[in-house]
Amino acid sequence: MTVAALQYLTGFGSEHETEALDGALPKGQFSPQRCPYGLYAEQFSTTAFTAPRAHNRRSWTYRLRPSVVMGGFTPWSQSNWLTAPLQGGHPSPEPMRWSPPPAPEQPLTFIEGVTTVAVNGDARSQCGLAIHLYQANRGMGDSAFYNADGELLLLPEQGELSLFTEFGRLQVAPGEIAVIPRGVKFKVDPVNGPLRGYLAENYGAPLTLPERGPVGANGFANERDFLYPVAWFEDRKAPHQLFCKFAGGFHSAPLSHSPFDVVAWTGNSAPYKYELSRFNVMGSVSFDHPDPSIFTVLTSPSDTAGWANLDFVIFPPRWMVAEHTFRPPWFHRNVMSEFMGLIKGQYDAKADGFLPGGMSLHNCMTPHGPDAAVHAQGSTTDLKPERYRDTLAFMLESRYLLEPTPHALNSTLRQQDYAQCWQGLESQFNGHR
Ligand SMILES: O=C(O)Cc1cc(O)ccc1O
Ligand SMILES: [Fe+2]
Repeated sequence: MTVAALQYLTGFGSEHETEALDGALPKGQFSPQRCPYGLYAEQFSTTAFTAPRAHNRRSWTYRLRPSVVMGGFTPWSQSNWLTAPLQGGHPSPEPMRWSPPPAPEQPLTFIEGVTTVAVNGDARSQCGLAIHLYQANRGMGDSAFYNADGELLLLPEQGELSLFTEFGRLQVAPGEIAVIPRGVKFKVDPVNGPLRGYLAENYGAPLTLPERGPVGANGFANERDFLYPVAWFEDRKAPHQLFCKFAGGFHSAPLSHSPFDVVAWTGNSAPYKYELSRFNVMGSVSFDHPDPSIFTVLTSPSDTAGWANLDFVIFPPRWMVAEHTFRPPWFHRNVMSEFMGLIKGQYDAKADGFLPGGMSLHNCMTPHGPDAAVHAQGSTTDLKPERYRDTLAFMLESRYLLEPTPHALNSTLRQQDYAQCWQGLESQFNGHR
């Protein structure tokens, strides 16, 4: 399927407004006695009404029918998509790494093709996150899905996807990300080939831009580069299926019509996308390897300042110029838990074994760092300015430790010999300075 170039609104968290029909958006008020075109007004809130103004997220939608016009829910199952907390015992502190999954043999929609890798927190308490892989090779037809348990951050690694949402349509390719707020009805269709990627499910506070501190008013991910859909609707009376995940359970309800029936909307809670190459990278122009927090694209804060529920961090193409410095990531142990994936190319801390579509997990206090080959190279290389090209790794970092699912732990894709990559690091102590 080809999709004509889509239009977008620009600006992170702005009070956007858009109408698919002229005059569909009420003027000067949200809830007139009668809305233009006979539409129904429906407010959509993803923060509490009383959340501070700077964090408040809500939109007003003007639609053919209010969302409550639907059949009853019946249980449905998607047994690979798990929700925190798991009933597991004690998670292992081992460093873990997995090879990328092969293409599925059976037909899978996006929702059917989600497999959970690790979770933390508790979805019912709106705390923590889940990390999944997705694979899909067919569209969702006349169905839609919403997730009451959290916001979804899509990181495509293979295949462009067409995202249909109540707020409009977005097209998202590898190298871009999309965020779907908690509760938004959507469907994902492949554009021209199978889909594979990573999915973070954020049970906590909605993702937002990190502070810039002394960097100033510009840089990192700039607000203007976040793209929101324009209103788009279909007036289609045909049986649809609405799936949802609520408190970890899957449910399905019949609809007599398309759920994509929002003719106009205004507000700051809506799906958005972002091209990661727009990230204005900051780095060291003197010496030493800075903390990876300089690469934070989006953050979901916890209730403790600076300790994120979820930080989404990227390692994009950039220049490395630090002098008299060991340039690759250092060896370290961290109270924060680190999950990594690779969209493209090679990651500077690992010479082998960390592949696009693969992943690694270094949990709270688990030692890790460059493998022996990277350490040898980084300690001896001539420190000319060097451009890191064609590379895009990312990290999902959380203050809550990550519990891998039984599926991930027992997967044949798990590299049982991962820790061997550090075993060549012999003592070089020689008694001299
Ligand atoms: O572990 C990793 O590879 C991620 C990472 C990268 C970096 O540049 C510094 C610290 C860090 O945790
Ligand atoms: Fe790390």
